[in-house]
Amino acid sequence: MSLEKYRKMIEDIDIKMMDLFEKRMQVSLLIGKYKKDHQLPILDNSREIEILNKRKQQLNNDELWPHYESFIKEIMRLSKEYQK
Ligand SMILES: O=C(O)C(=O)C[C@]1(C(=O)O)C=C[C@@H](O)C=C1
Repeated sequence: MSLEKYRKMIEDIDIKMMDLFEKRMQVSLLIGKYKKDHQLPILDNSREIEILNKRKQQLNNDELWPHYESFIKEIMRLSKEYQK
C-alpha cells in the first residue's frame, strides 16, 4: 500500500479518536461538577488504578501495554486538568 493510503488510514483513526476524546472530556466535566457539588476531590487514585488494571486485561496486544499505559495516563491527566 502507498504512504498516502497509510496516512489516510491514520487520519480516519485520528478523527474517530478525536470524537471519542471530546465525548470523554464532556463526561469528565460532568464528573467534575458532581464532585464539586459533593465536595469530593478531583483525584481518585483507587479509580485510576482500577482503570489501569482493567485496561491491561482488556488490551489485545500485550506488547502495546507500555504505550497504552502512557496514553491512558495522559488522558486522565488532561481529564483532571479539565475538571479544575
Ligand atoms: O472517575 C472519576 O472519578 C473521574 O474523575 C474520571 C477520571 C478519568 O478521567 O478517568 C479522572 C480523575 C480521577 O482521578 C479518576 C478518573
